[in-house]
Amino acid sequence: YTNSTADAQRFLRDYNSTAEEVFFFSVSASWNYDTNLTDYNSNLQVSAALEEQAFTEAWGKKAKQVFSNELLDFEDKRLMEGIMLLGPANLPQKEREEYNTILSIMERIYSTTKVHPRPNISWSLEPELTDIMAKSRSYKTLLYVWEAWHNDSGVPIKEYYPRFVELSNKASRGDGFNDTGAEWRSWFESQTFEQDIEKLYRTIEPLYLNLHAFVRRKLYNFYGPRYINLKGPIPAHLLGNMWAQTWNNIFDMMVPFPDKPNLDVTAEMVKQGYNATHMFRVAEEFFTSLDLAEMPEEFWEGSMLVKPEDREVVCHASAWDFYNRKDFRIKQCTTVTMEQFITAHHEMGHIEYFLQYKDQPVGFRDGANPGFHEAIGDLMSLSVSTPKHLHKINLLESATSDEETDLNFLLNMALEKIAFLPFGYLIDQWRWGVFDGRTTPDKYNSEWWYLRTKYQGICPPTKRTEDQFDPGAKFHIPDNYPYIRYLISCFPVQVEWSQATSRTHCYFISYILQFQFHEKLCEAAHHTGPLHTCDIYQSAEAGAILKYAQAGSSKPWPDVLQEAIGTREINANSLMKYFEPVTKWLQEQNVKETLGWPEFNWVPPI
Ligand SMILES: C[C@H](NC(=O)O)C(=O)O
Ligand SMILES: [Zn+2]
Repeated sequence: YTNSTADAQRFLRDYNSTAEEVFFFSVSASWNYDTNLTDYNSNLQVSAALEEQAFTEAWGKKAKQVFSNELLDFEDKRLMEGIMLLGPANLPQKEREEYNTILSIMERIYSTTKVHPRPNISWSLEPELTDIMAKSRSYKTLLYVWEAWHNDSGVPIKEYYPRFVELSNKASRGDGFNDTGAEWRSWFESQTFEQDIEKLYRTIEPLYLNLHAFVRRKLYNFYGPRYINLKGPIPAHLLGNMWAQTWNNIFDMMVPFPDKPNLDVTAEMVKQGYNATHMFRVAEEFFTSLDLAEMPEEFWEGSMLVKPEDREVVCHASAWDFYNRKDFRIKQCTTVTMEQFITAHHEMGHIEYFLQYKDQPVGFRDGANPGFHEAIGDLMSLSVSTPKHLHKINLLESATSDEETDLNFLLNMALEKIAFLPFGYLIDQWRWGVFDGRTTPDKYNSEWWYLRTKYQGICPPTKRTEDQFDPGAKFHIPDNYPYIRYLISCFPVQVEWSQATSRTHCYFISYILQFQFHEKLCEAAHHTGPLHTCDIYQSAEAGAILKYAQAGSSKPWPDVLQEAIGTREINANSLMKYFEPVTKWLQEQNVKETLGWPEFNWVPPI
């Protein structure tokens, strides 16, 4: 190759066809390991990762030697820049092996951890512990399960994390970043990323504080003054979820109008004999009703939709692109619940996105922006969980949309979507601090709980020390999967007509874009009435807009946005508008409440 445009384009084509094979091989090895956690498969996965890194190194170095980017157009330049990033391939061979091995070990510890309440009983995170955290209302049982999981999964991972951070930072520095946190933030292409997020978070904080105060009062009424301090943080194990990240599982303790139809259709799904495959078939029909693609045959043949009996697997739900334009799969330890039904739509949203951009160059087979990939699936849940939709698919008796039923529905959505915001925000804040050295290993746990109390207004139900490692008890930390994407995305918005300078604005994409997108899709679906009663099911016009959005990362975000929803600007109004009825109602309920947790350091009696 010589430094000419023609050669650069030939190089990109050659890279692409080789990359498809190499990525297919390493994704397949990861799939085999994640669906059968044995030493044998771990070794194969680690060596496949080494293969991929050797490939990345060879082509990345060649690209850096030969090409200078001014020869290329916008798209080819983006592709070439991506190829020049070596990541772990910046590490010498020994350290590369160490890096891949540590990742494999941390993932295996997390996914095979079991809790033994009695000698011959063993509970996994999914389904046993997840079900108990969702359904038990016994303070002590929840405390046992919470503490056992956090100790048994987090502590063994602790010893690996400092070395992992060291190697990860060294790899990032090889690509010119100060540390891995800086590398992850660079994907959002924003000069003022952290300030933007902080500012955004402040816009929705009042909504969160009202929800938090209302929930705390309800938990106080049930668990009593011994365990709930009306001016303090809420004990983390009482919110229906192992990480207190979504609170919809305790909706039944909060229902504003209990005599209205029950919006949790889990019982009806069980009664109608739903199983995992049927849940995914119903999800598929939702997407095909929008004129989006049906799942290819390979999806049904290759996916793992239920937890196998005979082997250890990574249960955390995920969607997989095998980079051969043919194999796309979901791995989910599905149980028959409404929450899992929504998750099935979330994961299938990823598959729809993969299918949409499968013929793009490999370097563009990613969300136009990390956040958007997550938003698609969540976007669907706004329609799927409406009483109207559940009625249409015969899971809900009546679809009476009266004010009280709507309020029940909106509170349920707030327990899922609003409760999540501070959690989505704090995980990578903790990790950025770890990667840039501010949070040293001797402060891992205290910094984690400081952020958990500061943003979520929760506290550990038992004393936590630096002997434990509670961040390790959340999948995305041992799995090294960035998290802020569930919350944020940023777009370069031209502030000067001259194209030359462009500031970038950041938004709560999975929440704000989701609602603004929802508004647009509902318009296209000729919906009338309040936004929260809209269901885009069976609207091909709405589906057409979604197709625009899934242009992959080939086009700059604002263009994709402009085409899809007709604006480059995103604002928090859609989200606030969507929740307005329940925000007002919560404010009325909270007239005598203390908003926030001024008794910041309070913890419940042990
Ligand atoms: C929100 C995030 N979703 C996912 O991992 O798919 C989680 O489950 O923590
Ligand atoms: Zn996802």
